Amino acid sequence: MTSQRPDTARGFGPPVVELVAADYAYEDGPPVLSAVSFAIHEGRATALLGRNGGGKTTLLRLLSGGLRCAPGQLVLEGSPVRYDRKGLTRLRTTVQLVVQDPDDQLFAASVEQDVSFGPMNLGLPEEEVRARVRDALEALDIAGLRDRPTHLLSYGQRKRAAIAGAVAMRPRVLVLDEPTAGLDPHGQERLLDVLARLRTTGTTIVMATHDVDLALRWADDAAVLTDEGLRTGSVATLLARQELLDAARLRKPWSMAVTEVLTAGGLLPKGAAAPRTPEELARWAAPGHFGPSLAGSGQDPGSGPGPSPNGLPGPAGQRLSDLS
Ligand SMILES: Nc1ncnc2c1ncn2[C@@H]1O[C@H](COP(=O)(O)OP(=O)(O)OP(=O)(O)O)[C@@H](O)[C@H]1O
Repeated sequence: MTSQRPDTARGFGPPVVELVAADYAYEDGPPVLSAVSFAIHEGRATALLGRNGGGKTTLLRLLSGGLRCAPGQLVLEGSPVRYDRKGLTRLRTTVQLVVQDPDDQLFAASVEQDVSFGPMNLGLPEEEVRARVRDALEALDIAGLRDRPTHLLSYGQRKRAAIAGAVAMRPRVLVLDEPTAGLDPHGQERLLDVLARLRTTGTTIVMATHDVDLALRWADDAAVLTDEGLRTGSVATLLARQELLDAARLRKPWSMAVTEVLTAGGLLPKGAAAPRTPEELARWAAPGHFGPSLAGSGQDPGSGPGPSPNGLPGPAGQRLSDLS
């Protein structure tokens, strides 16, 4: 697997953290990643996508220092990471990984003890630790669970407690391995709200996910792992590339698929961008956004083919509701 140099031509500043030409193989195993480069830029939300067993978790562990690439380099704020105590502490105060299974992360008796572990380990004053724990629990909406034994939490609550532990480290980059997996729809929405709030405070977020709809909705950038390497770019651009989706065993986001059908049917102008969020969909379908066609032209749908009354190609008078 090889990778292009990350796209630095998109006007971003230097990456906060960057893997450069990284190889990784587990002991006695085949190569999982070969010459993969992955740059994380300040303030961006990046979705990491790829097939099961494709190497996403491995890549996130390399990025956060839990694994060490060989050959290759992990570069933090312009300097190669040193894998000694001082170097790893510096890395972990900047980049925090939350693993997929919260039971692999939580180990203390209570939520408060678990969330305070990282800041205490940094040797911070008690008052600072307390403030960080309070802020992290509030950010994750679990202040009410502060004294709860971690083994009595629900799966969704354990996920939140695990993320709170990472947030309490106040990292610039939060790396989440499939954070929405196993959450019910309400839990997923709550988590996305939490991530949106974290982004407003300047946190850069990388999320591995199999959910292409979530990726299109949430991310600015995508990084797609295939056997050919890692492709990076804007999420809307990469998820529109069918050959890349096929190589990564992904499907097209539903809104892109619907947009393609509507465009092919002449109901949308060529090149219309797919809506990425429910709010965008509502604006997109409102009268006048693309001309009147999506909301209906007011013309009798049975009036047959003819010049489109709204200036768009396609059968006159056809409505979005006609497609169902
Ligand atoms: N600790 C390990 N020891 C040996 N091989 C491992 C280990 N962890 C992962 N692998 C192997 O490395 C490859 C990549 O695994 P990885 O977990 O990084 O993929 P992934 O993209 O995160 O998969 P998924 O989407 O299923 O979570 C797989 O073939 C896996 O079996």
